[in-house]
Amino acid sequence: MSEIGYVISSSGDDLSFVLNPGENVRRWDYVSVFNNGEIIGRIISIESRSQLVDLNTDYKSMKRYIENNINDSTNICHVQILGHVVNDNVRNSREIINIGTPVYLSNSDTLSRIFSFNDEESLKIGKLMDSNIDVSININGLRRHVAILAQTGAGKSHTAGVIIEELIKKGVSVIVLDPHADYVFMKKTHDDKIYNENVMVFRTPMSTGRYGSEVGIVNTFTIRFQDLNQEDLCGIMDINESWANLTGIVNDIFDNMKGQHDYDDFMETAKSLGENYNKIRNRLRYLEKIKGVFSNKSTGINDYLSPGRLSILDLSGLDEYLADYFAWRILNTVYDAKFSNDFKYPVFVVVEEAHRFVPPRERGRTKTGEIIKKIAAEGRKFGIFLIVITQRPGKIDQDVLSQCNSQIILRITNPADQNAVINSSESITEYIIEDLPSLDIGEAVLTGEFVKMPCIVKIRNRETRAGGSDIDIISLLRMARDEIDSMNDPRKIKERNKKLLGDL
Ligand SMILES: Nc1ncnc2c1ncn2[C@@H]1O[C@H](COP(=O)(O)OP(=O)(O)OP(=O)(O)O)[C@@H](O)[C@H]1O
Repeated sequence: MSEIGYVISSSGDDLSFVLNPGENVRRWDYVSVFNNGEIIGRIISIESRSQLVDLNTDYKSMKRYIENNINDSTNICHVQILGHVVNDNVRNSREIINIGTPVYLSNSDTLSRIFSFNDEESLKIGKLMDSNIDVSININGLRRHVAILAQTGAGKSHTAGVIIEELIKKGVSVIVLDPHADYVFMKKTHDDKIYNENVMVFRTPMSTGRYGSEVGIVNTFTIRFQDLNQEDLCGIMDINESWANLTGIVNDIFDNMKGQHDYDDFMETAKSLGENYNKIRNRLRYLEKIKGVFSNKSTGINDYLSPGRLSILDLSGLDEYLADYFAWRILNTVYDAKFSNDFKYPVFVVVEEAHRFVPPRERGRTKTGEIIKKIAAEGRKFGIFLIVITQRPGKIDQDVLSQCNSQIILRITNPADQNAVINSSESITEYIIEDLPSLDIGEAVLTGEFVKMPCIVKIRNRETRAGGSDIDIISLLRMARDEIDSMNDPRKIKERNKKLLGDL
């Protein structure tokens, strides 16, 4: 370990040291001091000071100093103390650090041990920024849920995909609510091989995501009309519990059905209700529009929940009521299975675009939001955990966000979103927020229960194929220009005319 400076001031939570002029450090480097063992911290800012030069120095004086090789600048590094290193863990430190204590760059072996866990516990997600040190997160640390927060395009779904890959390697059951069909390609590797036979895509008859055999077998998630009760049907038709009038009419229809209790029976019975039919007509028209979701079989829990299975529910293109109903139906069934211990093993629920499913109270309630809140509050007792993903941290129910005790935060430049992030958890400090705008795509701050101390990580490459990446405008424009050239090519024009008119 080489000494890089001396402490010149310290308080309980931070210290400053003067840097040896021959040394070079960067923000987020880890440094150590020794007092009753190793105390580790990270450089949060570096300041250059000079007795001769200040903001009033004019150009001529500065030029003279440079020409005469006069340089009295000193670099002062400000460090956030993270804790005492004890058995490869980081514990709160209560030691006083004396002025003059030597400061060292932390040893990379020590960092490697701090950022790793034993194999059974560890999910390998990337490398410590600007280094070759592997960073893992602790699967036990996910018990109190995870939030993945970032602005659009920063790498949220890429990161979630990496965590899902690691989870299914460990035998975890994962359910993904996928509003844009971004995860449906996870059955395959980049070179089109099967990644894992236990990856299943469920598509509702009304999903609009465009993909074909490249995702493997696609299962249709359907509902048997006879399996629905009044409450389910009101949910599908977006009839709020508080609209007693309309819920009463749905009950009436149910009570008067005399046939098969199927969709046709329901509609026929509704028509026979006279005045009430007119009152509920709009909602029935909606039901008619989406009748494709009904089939003679309901997709059951055994189809989408089994050990090590990744089930992706493609909700692309569905309107908000229908997406809400399908998502609720699955989560509610899974929650019941966990609550009653019918399914013993841990389940992770990945909620993409979480602000759509669980908006803040003042923006209205969704059925899925209610069950997500329940999982956030109590899921850990029954072994059901959340990975909540959003680019709008201020537009999601704040209770759910604050129940997430681990955070993965990628690039965020918008001050309102930064504020929402800082309010969401005590482990997120001003220092972390300051770093967010300068992160590149795929670089993330990890903080909270699943790591021993905060760090910035370059998230590793995906083993599975990703969807939803930005379109490649340049290559599409190249194709467009080729098409224009071919339209104007006299030989091609002749060929086309010949095809059209034959040999005249
Ligand atoms: N760690 C990474 N390594 C390599 N490429 C990455 C990484 N993270 C993200 N990318 C790439 O950056 C692009 C955007 O990533 P991604 O789709 O995950 O962002 P997002 O935050 O989910 O965006 P959106 O909000 O639009 O869904 C993708 O092309 C993805 O492959």
